[in-house]
Amino acid sequence: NDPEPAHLSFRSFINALREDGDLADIDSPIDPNLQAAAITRLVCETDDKAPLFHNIIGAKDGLWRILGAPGGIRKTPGHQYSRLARHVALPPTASLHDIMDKMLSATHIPPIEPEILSTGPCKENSIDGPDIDLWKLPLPQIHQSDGGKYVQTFGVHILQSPDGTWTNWSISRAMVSSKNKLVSLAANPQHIRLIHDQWAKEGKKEIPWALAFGVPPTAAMAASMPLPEGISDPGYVGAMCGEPIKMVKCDTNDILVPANSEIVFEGTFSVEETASEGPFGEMHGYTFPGKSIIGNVHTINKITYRNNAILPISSCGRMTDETHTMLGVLAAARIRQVCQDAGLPIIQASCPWFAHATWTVLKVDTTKLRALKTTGKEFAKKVGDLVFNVKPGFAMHRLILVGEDIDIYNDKDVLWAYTTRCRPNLDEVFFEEVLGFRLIPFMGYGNGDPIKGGKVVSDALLPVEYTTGQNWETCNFKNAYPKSVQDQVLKDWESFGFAKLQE
Ligand SMILES: Cc1cc2c3c(c1C)C(C)(C)C[C@@H](O)N3c1c(nc(O)[nH]c1=O)N2C[C@H](O)[C@H](O)[C@H](O)COP(=O)(O)O
Ligand SMILES: [K+]
Repeated sequence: NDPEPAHLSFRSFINALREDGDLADIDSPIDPNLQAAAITRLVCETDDKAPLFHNIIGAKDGLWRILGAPGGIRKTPGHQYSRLARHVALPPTASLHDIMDKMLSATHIPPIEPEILSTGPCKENSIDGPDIDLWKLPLPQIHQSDGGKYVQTFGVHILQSPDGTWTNWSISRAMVSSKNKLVSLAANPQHIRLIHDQWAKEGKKEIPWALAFGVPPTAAMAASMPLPEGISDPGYVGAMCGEPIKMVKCDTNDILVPANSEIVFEGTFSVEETASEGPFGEMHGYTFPGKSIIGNVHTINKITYRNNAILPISSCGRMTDETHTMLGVLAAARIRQVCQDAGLPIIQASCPWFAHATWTVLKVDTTKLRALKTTGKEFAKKVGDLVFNVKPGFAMHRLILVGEDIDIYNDKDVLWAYTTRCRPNLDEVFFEEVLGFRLIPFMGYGNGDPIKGGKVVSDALLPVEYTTGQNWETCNFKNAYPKSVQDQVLKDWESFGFAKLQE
């Protein structure tokens, strides 16, 4: 067991899940080819416990056990987001808004640089370059039609800008392309691509790189979040935690990795070497069999790992998995921050699971909105012009504006506002000149330009909310009856034979 708390140690995080009753310890032999990911997939579709597979067929010398659904949600009322909360040292009852607030909490405070140790648990075992043969490891096959073994679905890519001033952590998929190489999806506007191109411009051939699996959970959250260019994840996470992240240097390059990482692939990210990548069952719930693209190659020069190492995997696809609960939620969090930094009266942002991280709902402070003396058309255009031109907005194709009476973390509320307050076309501002997200099927496999346009801001604020404020009474139990009547109904409720009401 690690001395660090759950948000700073993957092992402590797993123990915390076990204490929460949110971990399934599975000792039966499980096949890394499809079976582990299929169990994880059903866990994601039923909001069940995170599976920890202790007995992976083909595992040897401590490589590896597998943890599925590290960032999944739970059906336990009041504890739906406890697995995410454990990532960021919040209580199991934390709301999505609390989790987003915590992830944004270091936005305007100075970084706390990492502490560099001489060694750490990730150095307990190693495999040197000539002995590396990935095909001999129990590689997971995540989906049957994936183009290869996606060993990388929840590790953290670590890269530095050429001048070393910026260290970037990011999660980006990668599959095994040879016995010591991976090929990843590193596309614009992601920082893995940006940094790649910075090195290319300097005429370099191979970029020092590491891929760390089973990192401190706060690091995995930051890696999944679109921080501003140039903001180093290690220092940001240190500031968020109020203490330095403990790191160690790779043996074969100068990249720093979290000292208690489960598994570290050390090596180089190639500027020129490419390979066929994909297809992969993705975040929007689709695999297009046989459709591969060109990805960039990573060469592994050394593997180091903890005793009894654990490989985390994301069996992504239809709701709800880490591409919705982390990729989507954390992009929405940054969208909220970008709007607030630009002085827009946005108080909350959400990314409803049913929209598979293609929508962000923005809650507007309509008192401040009325002071702007603006119209829906103008405000929607202002929000879209900002959000659709910054990186956090890249994957989002619809923004929905709603007022204070809507709980944006409640799907029924969001859909009620959207379906009754936003007149199609007239209350919507379309954006055809902005960067679009090819991975969404209506883009990459649709009728228009796969990487341009197809975005909209849907204004679900009624005109009166821009001038004098809400002028309606909501027809539901809480708003259409006097308190005295409501109290009487609730007092009699169960004695009349009705079921106990959820809080
Ligand atoms: C949490 C999480 C995030 C991502 C991904 C996954 C998970 C689990 C996969 C399961 C591997 C699926 C894959 O779609 N994937 C992924 C990805 N971004 C990419 O460019 N390419 C990818 O293949 N992100 C999103 C990125 O992690 C965020 O956009 C982050 O902001 C990037 O960091 P930065 O460039 O902003 O620094
Ligand atoms: K990141």
